[in-house]
Amino acid sequence: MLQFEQSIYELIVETSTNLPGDVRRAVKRGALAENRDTRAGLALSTITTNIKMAEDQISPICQDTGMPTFIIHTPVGVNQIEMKKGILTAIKRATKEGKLRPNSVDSLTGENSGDNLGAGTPVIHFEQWEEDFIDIRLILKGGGCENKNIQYSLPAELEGLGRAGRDLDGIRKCILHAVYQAQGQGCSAGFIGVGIGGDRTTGYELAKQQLFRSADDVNPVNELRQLEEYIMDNANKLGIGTMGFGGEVTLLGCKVGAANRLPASFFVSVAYNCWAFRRQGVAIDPANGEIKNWLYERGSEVAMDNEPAASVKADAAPQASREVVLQTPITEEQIRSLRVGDVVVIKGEIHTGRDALHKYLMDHDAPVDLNGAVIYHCGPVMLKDEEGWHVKAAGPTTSIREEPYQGDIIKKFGIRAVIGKGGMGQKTLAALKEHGGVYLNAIGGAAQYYAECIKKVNGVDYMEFGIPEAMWHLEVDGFAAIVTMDSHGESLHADVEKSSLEKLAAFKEPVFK
Ligand SMILES: O=C(O)C[C@H](O)C(=O)O
Ligand code: SF4
Repeated sequence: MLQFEQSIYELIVETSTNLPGDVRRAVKRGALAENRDTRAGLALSTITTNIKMAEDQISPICQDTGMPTFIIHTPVGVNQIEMKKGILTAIKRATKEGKLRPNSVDSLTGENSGDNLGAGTPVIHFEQWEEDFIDIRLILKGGGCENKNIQYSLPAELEGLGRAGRDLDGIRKCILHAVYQAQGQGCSAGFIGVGIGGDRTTGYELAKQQLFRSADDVNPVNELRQLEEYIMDNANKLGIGTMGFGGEVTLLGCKVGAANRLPASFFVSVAYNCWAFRRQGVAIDPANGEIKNWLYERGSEVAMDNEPAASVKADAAPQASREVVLQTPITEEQIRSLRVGDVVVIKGEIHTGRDALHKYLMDHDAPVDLNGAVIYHCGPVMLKDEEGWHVKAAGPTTSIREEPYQGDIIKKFGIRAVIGKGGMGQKTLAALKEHGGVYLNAIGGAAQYYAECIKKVNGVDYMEFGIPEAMWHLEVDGFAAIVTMDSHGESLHADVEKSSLEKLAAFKEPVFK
């Protein structure tokens, strides 16, 4: 098993940097179905560009490299203790080399272990089988889409859809509701795995197992095949679109599995995966630990279109009224002139800040002057060498988590723009109006695309929060994002949520009797 650790390292790098062929095909189908000249169409083409950039640069597709989860089948007699050691070493190496972000955080102290190892991380499931090779599959599912997983206990009363009973039609309603409640926050267009039955734990496990199925397969169980096809034919009618911008393409894949349940329980568990659906697998020779073959089509076998790098440009998008270049610090007057739909291109220094920082700033001073500043909800992948820090991946994180703090922080420090993804709520919208601020939606997961706009790392504060949570001061040029909440009380997110709820209600009548 000499080569085992190296094989796992290769699996991790491939999974993090090269989206598999079946997923690429689904993204390409989505890009074809979406109107190119809309915000959602441009978001999809930015995603396509980003997939290609990650492959070329062998860098993470998205900065959130997720909870590494390995599902392993071994022939009887293979030493699982040795395998586990090899996996941990490979994870450590991939983290050190910037292929994984340090993502393992102590839940009580908030301390980041720095190497992706810690209580419960990575997740490794072993099972024996009677084949003569080792089958290892890895999924890197990020936190933002994980937060959009949802579990229903039937019968239930669902927003827009009414009663969902303990039957196929009730399950249908749960799945449509799951897509609706995710809005753009899990970086739609997404994939869902659904587990029917089991208990609260095994239901979610079953849902996640579905994510290991090929995006192109056909469910062998007739009812489940029909359900999958129905969802694929109808979920896009909700009009949520890529990143929740509104549009034709909301869902790229739906896989459903069923397990037995207890008489008293009826769970429908849904695992939501963003478009950055990173999973791969290898068959390994137990004699020497070498990779015999890859278990999913590799990304390099399905080329993403080689179009010129897409950018969120107003001139190509009729819905976007104009493109405005803003140099930081930004004035109130500049902000008040912006409207939902405008594309803003930022030049100058911006500051990252996410969960730990927002909580901290509520009752502390900021280390730099934030008057007129831009805060970027981002936890980047960073590497340090003799010359200093380098940004390896830097897309936005889900902004709604900062909703309890954001409005107060904007007013306390005089912040003018917040960049993130998925939108924010009423409290932030009110603060944007009162103080004169905007919310800018960047394309979630496009971590290579945005890393390229970051020209220099000017400094960092609060390294004790860990790399993703630290406050990075970044010099950017050409950083484009769309105004989705403005200082006049308008919010694209509120509009899409409202219209998609109305559309959801059209699916109230029974389909599977
Ligand atoms: O943690 C991150 O960087 C992003 C996260 O996966 C998210 O979608 O919010
Ligand atoms: S930022 Fe978006 S693409 Fe990246 S892991 Fe989170 S949900 Fe997925």
